[in-house]
Amino acid sequence: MTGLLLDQVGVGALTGVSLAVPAGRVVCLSGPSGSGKSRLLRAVADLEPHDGEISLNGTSQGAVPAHQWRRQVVMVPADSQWWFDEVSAHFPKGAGERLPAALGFPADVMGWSVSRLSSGERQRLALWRALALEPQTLLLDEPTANLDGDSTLNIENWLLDEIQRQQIATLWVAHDPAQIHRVADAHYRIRGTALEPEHGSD
Ligand SMILES: Nc1ncnc2c1ncn2[C@@H]1O[C@H](COP(=O)(O)OP(=O)(O)OP(=O)(O)O)[C@@H](O)[C@H]1O
Repeated sequence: MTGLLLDQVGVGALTGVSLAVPAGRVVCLSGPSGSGKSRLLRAVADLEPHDGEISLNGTSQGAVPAHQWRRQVVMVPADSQWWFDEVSAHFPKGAGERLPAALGFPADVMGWSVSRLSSGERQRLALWRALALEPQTLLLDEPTANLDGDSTLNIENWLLDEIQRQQIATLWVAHDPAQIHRVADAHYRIRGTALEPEHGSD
């Protein structure tokens, strides 16, 4: 299969997590606060030790140096990290000319300082930064948590278009059942220490 495969993965209290995310598809993860959703994403990004097997397009995570793995498997954490003073320093040269309208920024956003960004602005820019890397897998941790309703719908549609266009296998942590219904090709929920498929209720 082309895409991401988890086979009997265990991290923290979670055990026996097996699922497949085909290229161009979205698999949503939900579960109570503290149940292990972010840790599971971090394990997929090779940022946490874990049991079991994770592979991308047939290549095992263990066979690839972590920095190389993370060029293909890009995580957007709930709280994005910024290293430089100016927004533009985090993007490839010329990225400002390709500013997606769906992000809702004026043309001069590349010249903004990171310190002035609101949490929602950070979140939208972090998503664009991740997509600009043209990853094969995207790990999204509540990507619209800081956005209002209209902005959420715009960003969802833009993400879904890009996921299709770039054929990205996407794991998307979400809480809102309506969002899961709109974006997910499949939905799994953490119950206790296990990840269980949700059928029909999402
Ligand atoms: N490095 C770590 N070592 C030990 N325990 C950890 C570590 N990181 C997180 N935890 C714990 O693991 C559990 C799962 O954390 P995680 O961040 O994955 O939860 P979550 O499902 O994403 O929650 P939320 O919806 O609140 O973001 C929590 O109890 C957390 O305190």
